[in-house]
Amino acid sequence: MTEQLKQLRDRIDSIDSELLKLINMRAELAQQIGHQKNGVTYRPERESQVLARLQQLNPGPLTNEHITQLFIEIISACRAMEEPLSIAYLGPQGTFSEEAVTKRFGSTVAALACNSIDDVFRKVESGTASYGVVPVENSTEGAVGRTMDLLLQTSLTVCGEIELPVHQCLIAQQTDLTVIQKIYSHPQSFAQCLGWLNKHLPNLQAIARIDTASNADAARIAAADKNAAAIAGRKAADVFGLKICAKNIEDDPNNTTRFLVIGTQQVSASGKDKTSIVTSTSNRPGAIHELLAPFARYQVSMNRLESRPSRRGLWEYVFFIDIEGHQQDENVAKALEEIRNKATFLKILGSYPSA
Ligand SMILES: O=C(O)C(=O)C[C@]1(C(=O)O)C=C[C@@H](O)C=C1
Repeated sequence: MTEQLKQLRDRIDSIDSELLKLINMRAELAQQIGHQKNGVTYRPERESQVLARLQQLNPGPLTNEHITQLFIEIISACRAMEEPLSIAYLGPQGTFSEEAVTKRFGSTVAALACNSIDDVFRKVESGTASYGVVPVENSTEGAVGRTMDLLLQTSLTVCGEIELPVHQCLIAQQTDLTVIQKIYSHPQSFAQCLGWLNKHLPNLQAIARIDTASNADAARIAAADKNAAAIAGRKAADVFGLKICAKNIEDDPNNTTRFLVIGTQQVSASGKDKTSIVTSTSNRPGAIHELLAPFARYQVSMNRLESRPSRRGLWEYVFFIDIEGHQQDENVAKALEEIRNKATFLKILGSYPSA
């Protein structure tokens, strides 16, 4: 070892000793905060403020993404000193939903893989899990109907959102594409990669495309068949010991899935929030225009408007709407009050920090 290398490593060692002390001091403070709280440990609004502040302060050379990832893990460990959280998600292990859990909560949580979106809701409703993470929309494929239907029925609230860039890979036991006779994947993932499959796979006509309940299931099946491949994320390849034949095969490089965090708490304002509601109105000309007019009047921006059959009558719909701002912000509160007076139905799903 050169003298220069030794000196640099000595400096890293002394910085690490400082960091170790400081991180443990931080954990002790979080524990003290934990003792002062009655009830809810997880405070999404505070975590979002902590991360936003660090991003503003960050002098580099580490990117804001690096800093965010590091601090999510630090917060995750500090939070666990206050109370261990369990997070239900759409399993099995290796799905994008699991990645979304880690992206928001870090690694120091118990992640509970569920068989279905219904099961995620049930686990949180019954108190078996502290929170749930469910997919709600994909930038290519649109809304996840089952999540929206369950949001309409549940007593749970929306406590957060997670945006996860979805990068699909073709994975198999080996990287020789000519031996592949079958490809397994979730229908949404097939749809996201159609262009790539058509362009890059030799013998495409002879290859069977088989739908599975999840990408991770597809990877599990491909791990047991040398003539099979799966479309799934990098994580599924790791979990099932498969090789990556091609990466980033999604047709839209900005392909992103949005997930919601569901729980039982009303989240306080962070200063940069969103509110999700479900509403409906009578079926007559101009009714929707009138219903939504208060948003324009009180300068409330609408980020999303999605209709779903109400399941209460033929051709009757409910509208899922995301707006900017917290339900306690004055303009949002006034707009929602007026809408409540006009709507045949209004449910406020929750306010939460914007992703
Ligand atoms: O500020 C708090 O309420 C804390 O408990 C501390 C802390 C953190 O580590 O920064 C941990 C958990 C909460 O979700 C928010 C923040």
